[in-house]
Amino acid sequence: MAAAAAAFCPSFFFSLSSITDSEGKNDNVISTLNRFRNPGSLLLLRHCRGARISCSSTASDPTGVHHHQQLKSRRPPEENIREEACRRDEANASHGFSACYVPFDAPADTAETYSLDDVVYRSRSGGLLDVRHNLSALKRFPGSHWRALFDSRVGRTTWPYGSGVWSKKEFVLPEIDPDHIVSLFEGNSNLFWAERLGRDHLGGMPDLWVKHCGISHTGSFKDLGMTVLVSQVNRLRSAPLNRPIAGVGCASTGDTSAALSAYCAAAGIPAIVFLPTDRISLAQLVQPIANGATVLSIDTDFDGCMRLIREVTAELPIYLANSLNSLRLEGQKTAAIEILQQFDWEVPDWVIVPGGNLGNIYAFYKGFEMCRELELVDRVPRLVCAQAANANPLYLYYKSGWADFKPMVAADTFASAIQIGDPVSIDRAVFALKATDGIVEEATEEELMDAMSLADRTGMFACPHTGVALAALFKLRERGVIKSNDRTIVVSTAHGLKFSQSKVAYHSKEIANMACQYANPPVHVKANFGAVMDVLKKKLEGKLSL
Ligand SMILES: Cc1ncc(COP(=O)(O)O)c(C=O)c1O
Ligand SMILES: N[C@@H](CCOP(=O)(O)O)C(=O)O
Repeated sequence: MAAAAAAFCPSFFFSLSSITDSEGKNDNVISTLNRFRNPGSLLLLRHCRGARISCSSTASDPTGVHHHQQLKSRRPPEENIREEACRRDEANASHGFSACYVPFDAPADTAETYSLDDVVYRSRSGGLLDVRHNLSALKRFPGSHWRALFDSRVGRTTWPYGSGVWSKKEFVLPEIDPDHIVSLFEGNSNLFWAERLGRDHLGGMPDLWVKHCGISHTGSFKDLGMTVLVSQVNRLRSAPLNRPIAGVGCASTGDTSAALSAYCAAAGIPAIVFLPTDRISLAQLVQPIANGATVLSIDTDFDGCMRLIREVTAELPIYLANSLNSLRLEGQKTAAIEILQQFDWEVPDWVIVPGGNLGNIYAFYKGFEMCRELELVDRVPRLVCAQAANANPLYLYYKSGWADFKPMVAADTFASAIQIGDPVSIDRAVFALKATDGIVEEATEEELMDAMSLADRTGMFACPHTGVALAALFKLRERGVIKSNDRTIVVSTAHGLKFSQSKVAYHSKEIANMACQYANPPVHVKANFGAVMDVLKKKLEGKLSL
C-alpha cells in the first residue's frame, strides 16, 4: 500500500536521483517544481527508469508536451527495440492500471469477473463479455496527462508505442509485458480530408473526413484488434503461464482471417481460418494462404462458419479470434481515440461506420466514451451504423423501434465482408447506438457501388464497405440530418485493392440491373498516332486549343 502511494507521488520519482538536462546542467528549482505540477513529466521520467540517468532530461514546452528525442540516448547496438523496452519496463501494475472481463453491461459492483488470462468468451448466463478497466486508477491522472502522453508517442519506433494501438497501452492491455506484444506497427492511419467529395458532391461539406483504417498492414481495421488478441495469446503460451493453446482460429469474410494469419505468422503461432467458399475476394483468400495458415474453405456462409468455429473452439485448445472475444475490441477502440487525437482532441459531430458482425461500432463507442469518462474530451460524437440492404438485420431492428430483432440469411453483396445475417455483437451495437443518439442506415447494391465509385473519382480508392458508409452519408445529407458544417468522419474499413474485382465489374458495366453511372472503362485503341489523336480529341473536346 505504501509502495503504491509512493508510486503516485511525483516527489517519489524526483527523489530517485538528481536530474540533469540534456546538456548535463542541473535543473533549477523552479522548472523542477513546474514538473511536479505536470503529470506528463512524471510519466516520462518513469519511462527512463533503469536507463542511463544522462538520458533523464524532462525538457517540456509550456503545453506540457515533452520533447521525446531529448529523453532517449541511442540503445546499445547489441540490444533490439523489444529488449530495450524490457529493460525500461514501466511496471504499470504498480499504478493499479488493470483490466478484467465482466458480463457485458454488468453493474459496477458485479461479482462476476474473469482474469484476462482466463480463456472465456461468454458470461455465466451465456451473454457477451466486455473488458472493464480500472478507471479509478486511470483517473488519478487528469485528461491532460493522457492527451500529452499519447501525443508524445505518435509515430515513433519505441517499442511498443510506435503502434497506434500500443501508444495507448494503458487504455488497452495495461498489464501485458512489452516482450509478449506482437505488433506490426499498426494504427496511426491517415485521416483523409475529403475536400472535393464534400465540396462538389455533398452540397459543400468543408469538414468531411475519411479515416483510412484499411490502409494498414493487412489492408483492414482488423489489424487493430488482432495485435491485442494475438499478443494476449502469446502471453498465455509463454512462460510462466505456459498455457497449452495449440493455435488461434476464426470464421471470416476475409479480413479477420488475413489479420489473424499475419499476426500469428509474425509470432510463430498456428492460425486456423474458416472461410465461406466463393464468398470472399481472391486477394483476401490468398492472404492467409500466403501467411501459412490452415485454411478451410467451407460450403456455407459466414454465419455457418461462425457456428462451426464456436463449436470447434469449445472442443479443441484453439483460441477464438472473432470479435465475440472482447479483447479484439480493445484494440479496435483505439481508432476512435486516434480520431480525437488527430483533431487535437476536438470531438467530431458524426462518425459513420459500416457494420457486419457489429463489434466495430461498439469499439468506436467504447473508445470515445472512455476518453469522455477520463476527461480527455467532454462529449462523444453521434454514431451511424451503415449496413448493406442485402445484409441488414440491424437496420430492420432499428426500424422496428428496437422491438424485434430477427437474424436473417444474408444475401450476396459487393460489400462481401459484411454479408452477415446473425451478428454476434448485436447487443453491443444497440447499446452503442442508444448511448450516442445513433442512427442506422442501409445502402442498396447500386447505392454503395455508386458512392464508392464517386469517392474514387475524388482521389480515393474505397472498398465497397466504405461505399456503404458513404451512401449512408449521402442519404443523411439529403434528409438534412447531417448538416453541411457538421464535422463528419466516414470510417473506411478496408483497402480498395482487396476488392478490385468488384471495381472491374462496375467499370466494365457488367453488373446486371445496375447503370454503373460512374463507370470509366478503358478505351482500346489501335497502335497508331491518328487513332490515338482521334480518341483524345473526342475526349477532351472543348478543353484543347489545338
Ligand atoms: C471491410 C469490413 N468492413 C466492415 C466490417 C464490419 O465490422 P463489424 O463486423 O465489426 O461490424 C467488416 C467485418 O465485419 C469488414 O471486414
Ligand atoms: N468482416 C469480418 C467478419 C467477422 O468479424 P469479426 O470482427 O467478428 O471477426 C471478417 O473479415 O471476417
